[in-house]
Amino acid sequence: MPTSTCLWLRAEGIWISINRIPFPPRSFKYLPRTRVCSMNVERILNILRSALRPIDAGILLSSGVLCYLLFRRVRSRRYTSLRGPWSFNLLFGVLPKILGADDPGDVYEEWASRYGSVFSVPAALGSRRVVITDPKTLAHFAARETYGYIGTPQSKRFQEKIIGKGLFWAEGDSHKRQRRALNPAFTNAAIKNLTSIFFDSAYKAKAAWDATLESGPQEGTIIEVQLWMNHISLDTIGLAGFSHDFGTLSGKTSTIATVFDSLGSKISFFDTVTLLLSFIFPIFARIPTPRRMMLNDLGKTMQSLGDRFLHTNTADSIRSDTLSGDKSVIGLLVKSASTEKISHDEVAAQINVLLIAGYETTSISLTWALIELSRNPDMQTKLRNEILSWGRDRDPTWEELTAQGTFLDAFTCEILRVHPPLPELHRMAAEDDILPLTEPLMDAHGKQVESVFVEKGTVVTLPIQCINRSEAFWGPDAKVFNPARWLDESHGVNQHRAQEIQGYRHMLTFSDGARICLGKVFAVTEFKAVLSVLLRHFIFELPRGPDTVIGRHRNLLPRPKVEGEAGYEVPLRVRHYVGTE
Ligand code: HEM
Repeated sequence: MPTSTCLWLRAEGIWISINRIPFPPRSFKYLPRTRVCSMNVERILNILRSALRPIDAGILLSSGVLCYLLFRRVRSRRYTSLRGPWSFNLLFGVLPKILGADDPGDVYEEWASRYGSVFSVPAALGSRRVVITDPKTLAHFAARETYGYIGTPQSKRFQEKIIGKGLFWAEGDSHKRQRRALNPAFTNAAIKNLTSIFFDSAYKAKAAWDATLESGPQEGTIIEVQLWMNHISLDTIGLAGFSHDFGTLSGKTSTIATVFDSLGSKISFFDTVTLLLSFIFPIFARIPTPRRMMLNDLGKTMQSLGDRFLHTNTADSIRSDTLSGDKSVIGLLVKSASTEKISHDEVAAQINVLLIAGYETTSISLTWALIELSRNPDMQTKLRNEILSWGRDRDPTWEELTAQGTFLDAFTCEILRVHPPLPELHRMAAEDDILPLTEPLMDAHGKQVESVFVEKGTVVTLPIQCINRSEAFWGPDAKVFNPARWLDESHGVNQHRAQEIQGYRHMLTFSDGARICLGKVFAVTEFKAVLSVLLRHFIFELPRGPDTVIGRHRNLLPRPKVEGEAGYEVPLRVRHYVGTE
């Protein structure tokens, strides 16, 4: 490229050549480098837009990507070269295959059987990720969470900007301190105190459905249940999490719910390209694309919620008599904030953490529960009968809700195993590491290795859905929805390799190790409480029959949907249970 037509700008450590600007520009000689560096991003982009011809942009990008790939190839020679699938899609790697699959877990499982329990897959822009399915590797990974394995730079940027520097963002000692401060709000005693909120939410939905059913036909009315599970989940996390009533069960619209939903809209080409480029050139993450603007809106809405909560509930007021009854998660956190040295901003960030962690996850699990009950009418009757046997006109006690060995508990575990709301998690190695293996595996050069040497910066994937439903861990009927496996001492869970996984009840649905879901007892108790109310009063059916195809809709997390319906709708026929069926 003739130097007379280039200007080199240094932005975030990367030299960018801008065509058609004479070089050396007379003014450049006198322009201190800092000034060039501090040009704001939008100006740089405007210059780029006006100065770059598409062909120059193409050449520039391909050279950048090529240099990056060569650099990585040379550096990675020291590390274990793992086997794995190939992809000719240089931009996205195997991502389209995983996102497009009916069951992404199956895809990983097939690769694990072909390439070994630890393998590598092509990821964005020619990079590779390491996927782990060996129980010894999984335990090692869990033990090193937040110190040896941390969030990727992209997830960190997202978390810092949208959620704040709360528990999701924190690593190492900071994570330990924040988690210690939140722990008192998630003990069994604290969750027991919140149970009435879980029941109240379910009763509000019941009241609204009673009104709809009264004016409808006797054989039942079609209700879009996923929307209602969203309402139950959002209002519950608002009240139990930070004493805020979103009021969606009483018909209010919530900006939070609207923004969460809009995030599920199709990602534009522009969004995708800038996201991919940001993996190599972080400056691209600052371009205000439509999706990024939407995320910013979400961040602002959550920030204002946090500010409002902290404005009305200062530590002093919570300790005082007037608010000492605040048993919400953040209420308890504020009480312990001074002992654990939690800052105002960190408390505000935890409100966002609760919303992100507790809203969609619980709603998705409850929706899957209603779908499975509609697909399996006998199971529905069995579960209803058990709940009714505890008392026709009363809610289950804390002991009944938390007991193991009940059908309600078995059903809950099976929903969590077969339909984990987070299908996979990604972390980055903070330093070079050696992954132990249960059994040696063959590397890409055909050599047997006893362990896997991974390079600092390697992205490691925990394929939750794959492991939860893998035949290697759960036996030949791993894919079948069968709650009985949790009750069968001789052929059930106890007999399989799943025992080698710790997690929650040998599942990875709530992850594992230092980052295992803090709200797991909250989530499981809410799930059981809501189902116990709904099943005592209603019967659920799929209008087109139990074999209706259920697809997936990509929101922030993948949601179930009845195939052929708009968005992520799950319309079920709902009728009153009158005590004879
Ligand atoms: C079925 C429902 C739920 C599922 C499947 C679920 C799953 C998970 C998973 C997989 C993680 C690890 C995320 C990561 O490492 O990136 C996590 C973290 C977390 N979850 Fe949940 N969750 C659920 C409900 C909840 C609820 C209701 C709350 C709060 C009331 C909650 C609070 C948290 C918190 C605070 C963390 C962060 C833990 C940490 O980083 O130390 N979760 N959850």
